[in-house]
Amino acid sequence: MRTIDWVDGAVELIDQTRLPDECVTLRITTVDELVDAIRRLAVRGAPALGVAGALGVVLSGGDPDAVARLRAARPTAVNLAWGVDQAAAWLPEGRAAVLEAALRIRDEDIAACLAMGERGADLLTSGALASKAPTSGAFASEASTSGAFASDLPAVDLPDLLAPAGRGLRIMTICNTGGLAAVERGTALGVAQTLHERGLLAEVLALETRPLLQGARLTAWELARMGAPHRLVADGAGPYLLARGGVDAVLVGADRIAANGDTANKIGTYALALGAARAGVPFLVVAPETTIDVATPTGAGIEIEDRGAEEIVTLRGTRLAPEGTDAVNPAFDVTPHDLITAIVTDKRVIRP
Ligand SMILES: CSC[C@H]1O[C@H](OP(=O)(O)O)[C@H](O)[C@@H]1O
Repeated sequence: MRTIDWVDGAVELIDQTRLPDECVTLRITTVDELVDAIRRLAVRGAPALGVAGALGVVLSGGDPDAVARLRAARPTAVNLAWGVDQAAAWLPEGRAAVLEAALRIRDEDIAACLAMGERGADLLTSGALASKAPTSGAFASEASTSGAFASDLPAVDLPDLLAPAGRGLRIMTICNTGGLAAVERGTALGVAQTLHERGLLAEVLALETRPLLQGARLTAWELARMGAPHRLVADGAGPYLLARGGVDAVLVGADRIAANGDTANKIGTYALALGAARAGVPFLVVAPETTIDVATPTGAGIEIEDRGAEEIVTLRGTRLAPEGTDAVNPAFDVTPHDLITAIVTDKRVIRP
């Protein structure tokens, strides 16, 4: 199953606003239909947006205004503009060349996500991520397997934590970073999928991810299809569950990684990173190299999409707050690089 693809002269994509109730494929033939799909998150996730942007240039027929509308459909994920630019560079060579470039980007994403899954799973089970002995104290009642990633403390390699219990890894994640955020397999959830396929996944704790509930609607749907053990978590419970112990690593995606490693991701990621740092749990960002934006020096330079009050004061059309209640709705936040244990890409592991 592919989240987005080029089929018989049109873009076909799963309408993610309809999941988990129904899996509906949209057939998109114009740039404005695609812009609408991007803006309402029918197609979403940085890698998927990169492919959507590239395929959208094919639909544009070279109309510069259409290309500009496509490129600006959502500001934070660098992949959208990157995909548009990569495909648009071939416009002087004609439509066939643009389509070839877009399909290359699609295929490269498929390969990149496979590589990230392997690299991330290897990192988590190779002992390369050392963690200090479980802390004592009120929140360590549960046999905490967490521990700060630190090279200067007596380290207990992760496999040692696995061996005695003979159990897999317990992973926490936010938003949706599975195949629905890419083409076939995902990024952070792709690592969990690889761990599951290797028999090394004990559980995924997925944050529901208000306001659009990518975790509750999409990640739970994907994990159920994988047959992977998982439970849903209210967003606010994430940091507490990390403090209580029992989470081996936090895996998140990225929409834009600045040159210094500061990372923009779904709103709530920063709070999770703070909780992970406090609890001494490794916090990994998993993203393709195409999400690294060397032109943006630090996270301060990343534009954070504000999606307006409606998504906060209503839930799938039902009003939650009293009429007239306003809301603040940043769709992303920025995690400073010093809270990130490692960035796993399709080509390398970066310790920011
Ligand atoms: C691997 S997708 C990266 C990123 O995209 C998601 O945002 P959205 O659902 O608004 O497109 C989320 O931040 C994921 O972590």
